[in-house]
Amino acid sequence: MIRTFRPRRSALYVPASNNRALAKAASLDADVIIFDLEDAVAPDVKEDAREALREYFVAHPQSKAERVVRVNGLASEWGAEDLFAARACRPDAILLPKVETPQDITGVAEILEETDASEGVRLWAMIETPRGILNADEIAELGLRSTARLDCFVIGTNDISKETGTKGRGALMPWLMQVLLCAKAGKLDVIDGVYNDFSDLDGFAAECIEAVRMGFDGKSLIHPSQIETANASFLPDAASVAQARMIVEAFSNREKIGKGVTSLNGKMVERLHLEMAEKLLEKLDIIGKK
Ligand SMILES: CC(C)(COP(=O)(O)OP(=O)(O)OC[C@H]1O[C@@H](n2cnc3c(N)ncnc32)[C@H](O)[C@@H]1OP(=O)(O)O)[C@@H](O)C(=O)NCCC(=O)NCCSC(=O)C[C@H](O)C(=O)O
Ligand SMILES: [Mg+2]
Repeated sequence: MIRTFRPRRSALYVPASNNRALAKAASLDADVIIFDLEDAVAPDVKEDAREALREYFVAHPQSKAERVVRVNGLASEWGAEDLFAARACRPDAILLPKVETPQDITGVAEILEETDASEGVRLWAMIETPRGILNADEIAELGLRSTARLDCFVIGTNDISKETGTKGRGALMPWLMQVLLCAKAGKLDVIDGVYNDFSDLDGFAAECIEAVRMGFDGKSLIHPSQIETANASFLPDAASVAQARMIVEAFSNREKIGKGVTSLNGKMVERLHLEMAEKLLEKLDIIGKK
């Protein structure tokens, strides 16, 4: 599947049952808005939330942010109606919770194939259960098949902690890195979990920096106050941009064109560094045009 880079630095959950939050969503600077029909919506207001979502998409046919609808699992009592409501909204993607097998994705992809209305709608998968983590490699392989529509993994750290009894992010690290590696092998983006204490912006900023170093493409958010920090953290920093420009410059030097390796300020740089530098500058350019 041919993928063009889309910034996914900040992915904000907006409960579809919360009218005030919905009203705010269109004005926020998040790269991704995840309209939630699942855990943030109480059972007795599921239908109201679907209706509010339909109305929202009619009122806002265009969006600067990528728009994703999180549905309840297909096996749940709300799953099928959520999926049809989400499909009718024609979002950029539908986010499936608690994905545990490749069939959880292919089954929904087949339903989307039933109508032209879902052309271009991608699938995102939440990896947030022990079985989902164990099967992440098989699931991520679908990223290499365009018919599966799979485009991105989102980590659900709250559910992982709930299912495993694990306390604190430190203990989750091996699983987070495992899922991240699987995602990359399937050429998928992968978005880190939420930081629940939205009043602690310093702690949130530290977790964003950590997520960048781990290789995540962005962070899941629960509150608008977290957007700016996530966007800044996942933006390539000034030193990396300067270094990338120097690498591109070094390889564009006439004598070095065609060379596999050269030196820059006493350090070896190879063509793979050139590729990384070009990718970083391309990302920066796309984010700048947002
Ligand atoms: C956590 C909250 C319930 C806090 O809400 P509230 O008390 O209303 O916060 P504030 O008063 O500070 O809000 C200020 C204004 O910002 C708007 N707001 C707040 N949150 C959002 C939001 N997420 N999107 C858009 N707008 C938002 C308020 O409406 C106020 O606006 P105004 O009225 O104009 O002043 C709340 O933040 C919230 O509900 N957050 C999302 C929670 C959620 O979606 N949870 C489920 C997803 S997380 C998850 O499931 C992860 C995963 O599955 C896992 O397992 O880990
Ligand atoms: Mg969850």
